[in-house]
Amino acid sequence: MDKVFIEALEIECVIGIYDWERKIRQPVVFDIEMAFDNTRPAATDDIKDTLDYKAVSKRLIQFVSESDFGLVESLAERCAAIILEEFGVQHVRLKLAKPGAVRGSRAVGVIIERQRTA
Ligand SMILES: Nc1nc2c(c(=O)[nH]1)N=C([C@H](O)[C@@H](O)CO)CN2
Repeated sequence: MDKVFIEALEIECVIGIYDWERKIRQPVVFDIEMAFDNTRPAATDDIKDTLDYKAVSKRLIQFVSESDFGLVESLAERCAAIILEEFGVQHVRLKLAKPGAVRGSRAVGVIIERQRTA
C-alpha cells in the first residue's frame, strides 16, 4: 500500500507526569505514516484526491498545542484516532518523541500502529 508521511512535525504542549511538567510547555515530535492509495491523485493531479498532509498537520497542531496529557501514550492514541476517524485513513503508524525528557538520550517516546475498524 502507498503511504503519505509527515516527518519531524514539532509541536509544543503541556505533557508529563511530574508537577514541574504541568507548569511548562515542551516540544513533542511526530513521525507519521498513513496508508493511502496515491494512484488516483497521481492520475488527476488534483489536491482534492489526495490525503492532504498539510490538512492533517494543521489539525494535529491545533489538537496537540491545546492538549495537556500526562503520558505520551495517551497523546499518541488520540492523534492516531483523529487521523483514522477524521481523514478516513485505514492504517497509521505514529512515532511520538519527547526530546530531552531523559538525560543522556536524544529522545524517548512511543511508536504505535492503529487500524480503522469500520
Ligand atoms: N512510557 C512512559 N514513560 C514515561 C512517561 C510517559 O509518558 N510514558 N513520562 C515520563 C515523564 O513525564 C518524563 O517524560 C519526564 O522526564 C516518565 N516516563
